[in-house]
Amino acid sequence: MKILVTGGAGYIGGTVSRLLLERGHEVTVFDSLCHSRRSAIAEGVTFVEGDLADSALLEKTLNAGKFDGVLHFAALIEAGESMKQPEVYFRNNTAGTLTLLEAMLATGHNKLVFSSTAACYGEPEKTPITEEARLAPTNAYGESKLLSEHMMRWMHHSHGLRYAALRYFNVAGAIPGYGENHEPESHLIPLVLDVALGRRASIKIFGQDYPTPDGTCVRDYVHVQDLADAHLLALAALEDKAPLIYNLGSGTGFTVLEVIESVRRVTGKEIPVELCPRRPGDPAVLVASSEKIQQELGWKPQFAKLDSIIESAWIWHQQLHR
Ligand SMILES: NC(=O)c1ccc[n+]([C@@H]2O[C@H](COP(=O)([O-])OP(=O)(O)OC[C@H]3O[C@@H](n4cnc5c(N)ncnc54)[C@H](O)[C@@H]3O)[C@@H](O)[C@H]2O)c1
Ligand SMILES: O=c1ccn([C@@H]2O[C@H](COP(=O)(O)OP(=O)(O)O[C@H]3O[C@H](CO)[C@@H](O)[C@H](O)[C@H]3O)[C@@H](O)[C@H]2O)c(=O)[nH]1
Repeated sequence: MKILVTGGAGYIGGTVSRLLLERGHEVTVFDSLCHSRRSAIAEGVTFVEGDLADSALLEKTLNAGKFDGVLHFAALIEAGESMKQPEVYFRNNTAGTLTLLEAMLATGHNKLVFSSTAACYGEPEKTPITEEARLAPTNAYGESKLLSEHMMRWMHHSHGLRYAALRYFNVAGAIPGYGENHEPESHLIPLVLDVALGRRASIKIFGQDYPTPDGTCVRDYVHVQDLADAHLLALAALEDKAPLIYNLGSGTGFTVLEVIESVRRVTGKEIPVELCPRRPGDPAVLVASSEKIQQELGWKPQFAKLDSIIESAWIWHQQLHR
């Protein structure tokens, strides 16, 4: 297949690009490099440097490629930052997605897999979270993604857009030779690994008074390779059924302190911590039920254990900062 990957210079888009190439697909990456590096782009892809706001370039790229599907990863991703500058998130993520949807319609492309997020749910009423749960984001980032899902639903209704919205929980880990390298980094696991490498003095713990077993936030960490597999399954399934809406998580939650403990086990390093106030917009607990995609598409996550996810991230992190 010929696939357009927006955000393909990033962590998850870069991983999926590599997997697509490995499986014999042709990949075009569309990325502005606003939060990534040219060196992260997989060898063997066609690269178009551009912003989602550039509808002419999007249309040109789509017309030239005549793609079998679009995987849309490009977005700003920091929940904390989105609380300080919500307008930037709505412009880049929501308006950017609308521009992409319009360009797809204008060029006769109707298959899309969208990177959605657990942040669409906000503070859940029940755990684990199923796809039918209330959608009430507690941060502007989550809202920017939920609004994108709403637009896709209407484009499906009025124009027959065939889309899958994959609501990822916390993506972590690395494939051999490629992993997380956000600039700036805000995610817990790479930051704790930085402490293990001695690149940071300590890890900040945001909030110790949440209603959780040890007072720190609970998250569901899913390996990026498992996530990548789900994209290929979803793209294939869009032939028969649309829209598709699936959670992607491991089904198990870990507190921030448990993640730090796992890093201590895997790396054998001391990890000094610094107790800090809550980060605005953070829900206390986010744990997925991914039963639906397992049953309907046969998705089988291979990385069940937090230690093995962190182990893969640790191998990559050491290579990255050698
Ligand atoms: N990392 C996670 O845990 C997680 C969880 C849930 C959802 N997601 C979603 O997955 C997707 C990928 O996340 P990631 O961790 O790989 O992030 P990332 O920052 O590594 O990658 C995003 C890429 O999109 C590009 N980009 C951003 N805005 C752009 C624009 N307007 N035009 C063109 N390119 C643009 C950036 O340069 C970057 O290369 C995002 O949509 C994110 O919201 C990530
Ligand atoms: O230095 C840090 C960084 C994070 N945390 C906490 O660790 C947890 C995980 O945080 P982080 O790794 O930043 O991820 P999230 O904010 O949970 O967001 C991720 O997971 C969401 C889905 O759950 C996605 O939508 C987002 O794109 C993705 O960044 C949260 O409770 C944070 O408060 C700390 O205590 N200290």
